[in-house]
Amino acid sequence: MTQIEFENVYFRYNDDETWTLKNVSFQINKGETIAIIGRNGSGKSTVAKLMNGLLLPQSGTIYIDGMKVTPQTIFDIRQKVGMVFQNPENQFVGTTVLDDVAFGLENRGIPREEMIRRIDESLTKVGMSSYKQHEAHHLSGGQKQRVAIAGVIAIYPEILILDEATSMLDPIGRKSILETIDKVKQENELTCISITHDMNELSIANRVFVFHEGRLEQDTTPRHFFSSTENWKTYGLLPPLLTQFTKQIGKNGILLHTHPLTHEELIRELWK
Ligand SMILES: Nc1ncnc2c1ncn2[C@@H]1O[C@H](COP(=O)(O)OP(=O)(O)OP(=O)(O)O)[C@@H](O)[C@H]1O
Repeated sequence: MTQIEFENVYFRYNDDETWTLKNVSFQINKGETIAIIGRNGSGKSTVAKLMNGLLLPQSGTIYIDGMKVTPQTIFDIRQKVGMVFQNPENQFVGTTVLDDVAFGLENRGIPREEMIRRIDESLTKVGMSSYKQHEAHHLSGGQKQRVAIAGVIAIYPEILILDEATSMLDPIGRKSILETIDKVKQENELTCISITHDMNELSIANRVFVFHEGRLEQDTTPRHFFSSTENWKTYGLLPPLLTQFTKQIGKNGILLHTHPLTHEELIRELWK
């Protein structure tokens, strides 16, 4: 079932400027995981903000669960869409970690007991349950990102948008948060959109959207994207170690049947 649809969307921040997004069209089904990549300024965050009605297109149409995004439907749409930005500083509303996670739940009228259960559950999931009474502003960047993610998981969104939301986490912390999100996704058939510059994150997506100068230039699979050398050059990206290794052994005559996305896949391919 199509859950998010962009139909010939054009957007610009100011009337006298060129289009930030040009004729963007795509459909995302319920339960899909999409990685959005592209150079700085290519329009990724703008797409995310259009998905939850923070911005409205000047031309074209956006549908969420079949509902057209308009000023009249924004409230209903935001109930479904949870969004975490790169800079958690701008998202904190409560003084303590607990207040902060409670905010989204209070806004949705969740009863007190259920609220307490969800706060505990989501803070435990992101490894921050012992920080409930801490002042949010005194946390480290990575801890703030964890709390921001907890705040969004707690509202049980149908669509989760992560805009470079794990960029401040240490590598082990990031892996663990991504695994947590993956678990939440499977439990709730969550649709997940992840804007990222971390090429390793692509492997957990089922589709990759590549934005370039405001256009959706590719809607492809991670495996297809990884296997094209041209992609890395065109979009100024650094291939992950796994891709570099696969390319290097290929030059030495070891050609794999499929491009591996994980270390486990690489080992399996090598055994073959
Ligand atoms: N509030 C704003 N007012 C005016 N122009 C903006 C605003 N926000 C973004 N832009 C411009 O829109 C374009 C796309 O920005 P956007 O933030 O969507 O890019 P991005 O792909 O998410 O970049 P990054 O990887 O750096 O986060 C850029 O040229 C940017 O300067």
